[in-house]
Amino acid sequence: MDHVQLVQKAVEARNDAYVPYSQFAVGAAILTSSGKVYRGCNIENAAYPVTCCAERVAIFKAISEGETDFKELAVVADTERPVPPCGSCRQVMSEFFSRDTRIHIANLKGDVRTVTIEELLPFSFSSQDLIKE
Ligand SMILES: O=c1ccn([C@H]2C[C@H](O)[C@@H](CO)O2)c(=O)[nH]1
Ligand SMILES: [Zn+2]
Repeated sequence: MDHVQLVQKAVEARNDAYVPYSQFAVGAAILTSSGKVYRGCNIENAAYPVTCCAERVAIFKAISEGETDFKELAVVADTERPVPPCGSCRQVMSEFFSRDTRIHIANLKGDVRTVTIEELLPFSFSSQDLIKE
């Protein structure tokens, strides 16, 4: 599974997006070290803030199946530039991703940019900050 195939899985996941309010469909696909791929799409709600982004749906599906080691994540939307994940998703990624986890952000035009969570969320709040000494 290369990153082109993972982006394709994210494009497929995007077709299931539930976006009656924004019409902004997002797809995600995450590859774990065991070789499994979990898809995610954004799921909106009439109570707007209850919405969950595609990235978090994919990550939480994997975590809930006992997967904790993430190799690559692909995210895609119909944007001008490769879609930048929101702040909440970046914080969730920082909890579970290592410095080696590749994040492929993409758009439907085929533009792909590969980044790490350290690039997306530098100086992040982490479990280390909960420890006093
Ligand atoms: O990286 C992103 C950015 C936005 N959204 C969703 C949230 C909402 O449903 C819609 C518009 O913000 O797109 C995602 O799923 N991922
Ligand atoms: Zn998000």
